[in-house]
Amino acid sequence: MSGVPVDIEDPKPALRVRGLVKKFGTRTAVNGLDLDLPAGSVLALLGPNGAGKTTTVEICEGFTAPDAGVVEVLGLDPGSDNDELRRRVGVMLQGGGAYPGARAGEMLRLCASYSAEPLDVDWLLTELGLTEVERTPYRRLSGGQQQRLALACAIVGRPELVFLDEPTAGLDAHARILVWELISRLRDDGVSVLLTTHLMDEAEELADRIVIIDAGQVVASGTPEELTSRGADGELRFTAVGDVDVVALGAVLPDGYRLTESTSGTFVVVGDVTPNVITAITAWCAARDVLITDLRVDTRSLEDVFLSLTGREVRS
Ligand SMILES: Nc1ncnc2c1ncn2[C@@H]1O[C@H](COP(=O)(O)OP(=O)(O)OP(=O)(O)O)[C@@H](O)[C@H]1O
Repeated sequence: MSGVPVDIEDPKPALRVRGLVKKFGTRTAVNGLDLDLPAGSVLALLGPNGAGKTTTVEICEGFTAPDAGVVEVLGLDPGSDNDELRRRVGVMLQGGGAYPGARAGEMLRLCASYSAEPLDVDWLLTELGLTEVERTPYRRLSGGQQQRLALACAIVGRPELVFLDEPTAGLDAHARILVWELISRLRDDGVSVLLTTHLMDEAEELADRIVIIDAGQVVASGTPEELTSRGADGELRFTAVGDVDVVALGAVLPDGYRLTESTSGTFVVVGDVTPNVITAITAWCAARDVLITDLRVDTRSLEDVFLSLTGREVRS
């Protein structure tokens, strides 16, 4: 036994952020953010427009200096250990750094040449469906092809950690699946991934942990399963034909229950769904000749969680 104390949380996290603050003039883009990305896992940052996701990622990448807080990327400071991090971290740049006249294959081979042990370029082009455009100049690529090439450039050097800011934005369904498969494979190979996304299904499909941020602060975090079950042992949804007074029906539910009309004629009760709660609702409706046409007990979707925490749709 050695006498060295062991950090039981995570001895070598890929990313650790504490109390991060970034202001742009009077606007606070990031307001005391904490993040943890255990090595070899995928963390999704989910938040509405302007939540501070890109600013956070750019600070972690070393492109933007924070006003306060601690950021450790692979145990290093992205502000001062840039040279070492550039070798070990993959960054997906949105069109940045591309020579418009350079061909897709040339660009990827150039990125590969910076690495001692790059992935096989031809294999990567095939995986991302880019083989046909290998000789196409960057400026002639479609937005989706440019996006996939940016991802290829980020990972060709076999990084330990990859930052992906909205990796599938603007991709069609087929290309999105290709990218999802590649990100899953990265994780299987032990690569750590921080991604930002607006897409609930993307976060649920790929992430080991999700951090929901709003106005530069963490409003919830956990595994997809934890987030969708938190705060509600269940959720009751029903559709009704007739006049439902939300306030009056809400009043027959026990304290702490929340009833909302999610879309016209569809209602959601958040709280512990017991037989008594179901009876109270159906009895109230029967007494007013309101016909319930559909009633089911569900766990909340990530979309519902997001809406209830931020008050907004994820694409607000
Ligand atoms: N360079 C900048 N100068 C001034 N304000 C900025 C700058 N960059 C970001 N902001 C502001 O900081 C806030 C957070 O922006 P950020 O781009 O980080 O959010 P985001 O969550 O990535 O949003 P989106 O999903 O729309 O990309 C926004 O209010 C934005 O307008």
